[in-house]
Amino acid sequence: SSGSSDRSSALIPEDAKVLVAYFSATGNTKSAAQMIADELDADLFEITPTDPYTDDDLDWTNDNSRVVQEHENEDLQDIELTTTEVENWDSYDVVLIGYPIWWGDAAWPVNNFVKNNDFSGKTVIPFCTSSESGIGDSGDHLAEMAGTGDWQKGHRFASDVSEEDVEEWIDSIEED
Ligand SMILES: Cc1cc2nc3c(=O)[nH]c(=O)nc-3n(C[C@H](O)[C@H](O)[C@H](O)COP(=O)(O)O)c2cc1C
Repeated sequence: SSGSSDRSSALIPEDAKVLVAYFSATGNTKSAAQMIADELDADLFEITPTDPYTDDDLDWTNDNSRVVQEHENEDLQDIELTTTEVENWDSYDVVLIGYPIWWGDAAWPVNNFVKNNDFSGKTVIPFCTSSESGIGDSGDHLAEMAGTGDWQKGHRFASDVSEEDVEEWIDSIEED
């Protein structure tokens, strides 16, 4: 194997303090986040809208549903969260941010979490789940909203993300 060159590309040093922050509407991203946090011995933070999304809210086939209305009107994507404050925020070296893909981009409930935190001095690694889309430019869009932090290339998992999928990815970004 290529040995030291693999290690030098690792984004997460062994002694780093890691936070996994995520939004999940139907549990897939939550499942990925939990497995990632287990693998990395990281803390978990769930990004929760004050007004949670119901199944009806998420019906993208219904023009009158909440997500379709929000998708069609950017002003409606300013989603109030129960909190954006993470305990001991300053202590984290690395923040992973997880979200579902909605219409090819990051689900907008993560936006206010990203906008309201200062990522200065932190490595930020996006991840997503989707039924078929790639992660696309969603990480770049979030990096622009944040304006701070050393944002890295993100990773997309399938909706039915497995422990093997997570392990394989973590192996590629964690120091041995
Ligand atoms: C409103 C909405 C829009 C979606 N748009 C896409 C999409 O553009 N591409 C895709 O592959 N999957 C799309 N999906 C599927 C979700 O990305 C996928 O089910 C994801 O795993 C859901 O994560 P969650 O369970 O954490 O909410 C969409 C789902 C919803 C509810």
